[in-house]
Amino acid sequence: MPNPQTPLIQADSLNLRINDNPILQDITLSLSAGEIVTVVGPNGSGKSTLLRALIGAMRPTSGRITRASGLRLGYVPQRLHIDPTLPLSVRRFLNLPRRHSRQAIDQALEQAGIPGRADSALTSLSGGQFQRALMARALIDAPNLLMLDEASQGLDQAGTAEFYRQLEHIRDRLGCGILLVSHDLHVVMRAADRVICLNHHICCQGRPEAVTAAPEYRALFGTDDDTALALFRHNPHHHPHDAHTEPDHAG
Ligand SMILES: Nc1ncnc2c1ncn2[C@@H]1O[C@H](COP(=O)(O)OP(=O)(O)OP(=O)(O)O)[C@@H](O)[C@H]1O
Repeated sequence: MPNPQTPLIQADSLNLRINDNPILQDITLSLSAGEIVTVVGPNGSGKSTLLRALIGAMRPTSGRITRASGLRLGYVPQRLHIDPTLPLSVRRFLNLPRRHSRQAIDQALEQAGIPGRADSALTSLSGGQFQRALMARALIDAPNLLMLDEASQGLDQAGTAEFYRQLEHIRDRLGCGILLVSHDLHVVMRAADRVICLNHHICCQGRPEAVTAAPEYRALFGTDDDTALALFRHNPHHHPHDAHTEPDHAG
């Protein structure tokens, strides 16, 4: 179990180039147990690349990533192509690469919001249900750090709201840190303790209401976020990270 005093994961001065293009520039961030942190940014701004670098699937060109010892990482990718002719049940999918007890599988499916679907064919699931099966797979080892890349895509509005409520339950139950990429600014405002605005480098970060007021954020997303802010203000939940009330203007 990682020491609760130390961050679960920390990136220091991370740079990552692909084909000589600078995709991530000088990224420094950390995430602690119990935090929900959302990465927002325009298409192609490096959000997925950042998550892949943090899980160790892509090698940074320079900089350092420090993971807490004993870190159990769950990752929900943006998309995963499964050959529709592959006869794979949800249970078998969750048993890859190693087997889990019936009880662990049932519990993960319930937490992910698709209870009782263990024996369904994976290809029979709708897009939103498939996304939840990916979530169940990430939850099955009770991660202390959960990373989700656009995991609410394919969910309808009610499904998205429910999905974010579930994230909060998961955080509260497992005490894990959650890092997610999302385009859905409305729900981001509700669920995140901290928002990181990425456009290859970190433009600004801080509490949601502080970031949405930051000129760097407004330059990227415009100012049409009043509804999102109103939603956020009408649904306050506890924010244990008061140190982050002001955005860090990082360039
Ligand atoms: N394997 C790769 N090979 C070549 N270019 C890549 C690769 N992975 C990412 N890129 C490039 O890096 C840039 C950032 O991509 P990334 O997927 O991280 O962006 P993103 O912010 O997640 O975008 P979106 O919001 O559209 O999902 C893009 O220009 C993309 O083309």
